[in-house]
Amino acid sequence: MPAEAGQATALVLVVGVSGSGKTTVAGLLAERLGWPHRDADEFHSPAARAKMAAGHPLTDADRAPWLAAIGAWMDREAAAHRPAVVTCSALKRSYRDRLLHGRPGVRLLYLHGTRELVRARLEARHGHFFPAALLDSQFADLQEPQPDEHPVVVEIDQPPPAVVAAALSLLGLTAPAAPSAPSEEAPMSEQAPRSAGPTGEQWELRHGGQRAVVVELGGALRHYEADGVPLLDGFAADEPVTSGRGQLLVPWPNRVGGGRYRFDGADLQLPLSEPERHNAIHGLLRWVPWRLLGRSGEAVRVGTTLHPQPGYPFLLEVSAEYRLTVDGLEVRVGAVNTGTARAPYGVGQHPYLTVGTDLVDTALLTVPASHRLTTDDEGLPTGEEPVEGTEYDFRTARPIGATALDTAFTGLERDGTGRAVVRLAHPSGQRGTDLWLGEGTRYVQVYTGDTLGEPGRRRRGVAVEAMSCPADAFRTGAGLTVLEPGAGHVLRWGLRPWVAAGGAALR
Ligand SMILES: Nc1ncnc2c1ncn2[C@@H]1O[C@H](COP(=O)(O)OP(=O)(O)O)[C@@H](O)[C@H]1O
Ligand SMILES: O=C(O)[C@H](O)[C@@H](O)[C@H](O)[C@H](O)COP(=O)(O)O
Repeated sequence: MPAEAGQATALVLVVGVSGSGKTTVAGLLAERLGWPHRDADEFHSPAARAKMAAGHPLTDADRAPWLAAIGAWMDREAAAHRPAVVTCSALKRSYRDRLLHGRPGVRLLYLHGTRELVRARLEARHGHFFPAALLDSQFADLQEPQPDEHPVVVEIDQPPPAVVAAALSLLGLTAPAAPSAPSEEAPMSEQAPRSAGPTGEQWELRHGGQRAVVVELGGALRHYEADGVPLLDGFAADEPVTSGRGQLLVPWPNRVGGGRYRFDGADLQLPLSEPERHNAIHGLLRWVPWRLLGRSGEAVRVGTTLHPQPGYPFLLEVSAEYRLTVDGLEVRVGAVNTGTARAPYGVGQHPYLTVGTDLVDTALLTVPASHRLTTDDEGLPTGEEPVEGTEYDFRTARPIGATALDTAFTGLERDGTGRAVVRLAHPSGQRGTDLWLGEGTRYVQVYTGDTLGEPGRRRRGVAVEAMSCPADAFRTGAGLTVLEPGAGHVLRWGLRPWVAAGGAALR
C-alpha cells in the first residue's frame, strides 16, 4: 500500500551508530508501511568499503560523496512522490544538515542505545564488512540529534518489532494492521547508574505553552500545565507519589474485594494492597519502574513487562504513550498478552484535576453519565442506579459543593467521535479542563479525595479516572476484558484545557 493520503511525512531517515539496528529497523518499518527502503551501505564506494574493512574509519572527505549519493536518491524519491525509508549513520550534525537541508518532508528517527549493547550486537553480527573494532570511532564521531532537529528517539533495548511500533507511533504514522505481539525476548541491558529521585527518571514533553512530565516510577503522569497554569494536582520531582496521583492502574483499576477471584477454573489470591479494607487496589504496576521506549519533543512512550506472579499468573507487555498536541494531552495505554494463557484485564489512570480553586467545592463539574454504581463499606459495587434526581446527577454543570464523591459513573453519553467528556470548570465558568474518555473506556471514577491519607490534600483536586471496567471486575466479570494469547487492549483518554469566549486555550 502506498503512503496514506494526508500524511505529511514523505521520508524517514533512520540514523544511529553502526550496529544500532538501522538496517533491521528500516526494513521492518518499510515493510509495515509498504514503502520502499534503501540502506546507506549500498551507497558506499568500493574504496570506502575496503577502507572500513581494513579497519580504518572514514573521514569527512570520504563521507562527502556518500552523503551526496544518499541525498540524490532522496530527491529522486521525493520527485516521484514516493514516500521512503532510508538509513544513514549520519553521526555528525553537519552530515544530517546536509541530508535534511532543503528537504522539509524528511523526519529523523534516531536509534539510541548504550555502547555496551551496540558492541554486543556487532560482535554477534556476521558477514558484514564493518568491524566491531571500529565502534569506538563511531561513538567518537557521534553528535546526538538535538531538539531543534526534531528527532524521534527510540530506545533499542527492545525487540525490533517493538522498536518499529514505537517509531511508527511517535512519528504519527499509521501502518496497515500487523500482528501486534512482540514475540522475541528483549536482550538484557546494562543497568546504568542513575541519580534516582523518589520517582526516578523524569521525561518532559512540550508543545507550545504546554508542558507535561512523565516519571519512570509507574510510568505516571506527574505534571501537566498550559501557559504556566497547572492543570493537575500532581506531585513535585522530589516528592514520592501519594494517593494514586497520575498513576497507571494495570491490570485492574480500583479494587478487587478480598483480593480473591476465580478465573478459568483457578482460585487466585492477590496481595492485599489496601489492607485496611481488605482489598487489592489499583493493579500491580504502580510501584515498579517503567522503561523509556522512545520519545520526541512532544511525546514519550514508556513500557514494562508484567510478569506472572502470585494472584496474577499471566504475562503482559504494557506500554503507555503520552503526547501533547494542539488539542491538549493524549494518552494511549496498550497491553498485549504475550503469555500462553487467557488473562483477565482492566486498566485505568488516576490524574487529579484542578482549576486552581482552594477546594474543589466551588469548582463546576459535568459528568455526562446516566448511572452510577452503588458501593458497600469496602468500596465494592453493590448495584447500579440512575443518577436522575440524586446528588450524583452532574449531567449539567454545577458546583461540587459538599458532595463527597468516590463514585463510578457509567451510561456515558458520547459525542460523534465516540468520546465522553467530563468537565471541570473554574467557578467563573470561563475556563477549565475537559477530560475525554475514548477507546476502551466504559466507566469513569470521580473521587473528591475525602479519605486521603494526607488531610491537607483532601478535596484539593478531583480524581477523574478513565477506566475500562468498574471496581471488582475480576470477581463480578462486569466490564472485564479477557485477553486471549497474542491479543491486546487499548485505552485512550486525554485532557483538553479551554477558555471561554473566543478561543483555544492552547498555543
Ligand atoms: N532491536 C534489536 N534487538 C536485537 N537485535 C537487534 C535489534 N536491532 C538489530 N539487531 C541485530 O543487531 C545487529 C546490528 O543490526 P543492524 O540492523 O545491522 O544495524 P545497523 O544497520 O545500524 O548497522 C544485527 O545482527 C541485527 O540482527
Ligand atoms: O479514586 C479511587 O479510585 C479510589 O476509590 C480512591 O479510594 C483512591 O484511589 C485511593 O484513596 C488512592 O489510592 P492509594 O492510596 O492506594 O494510592
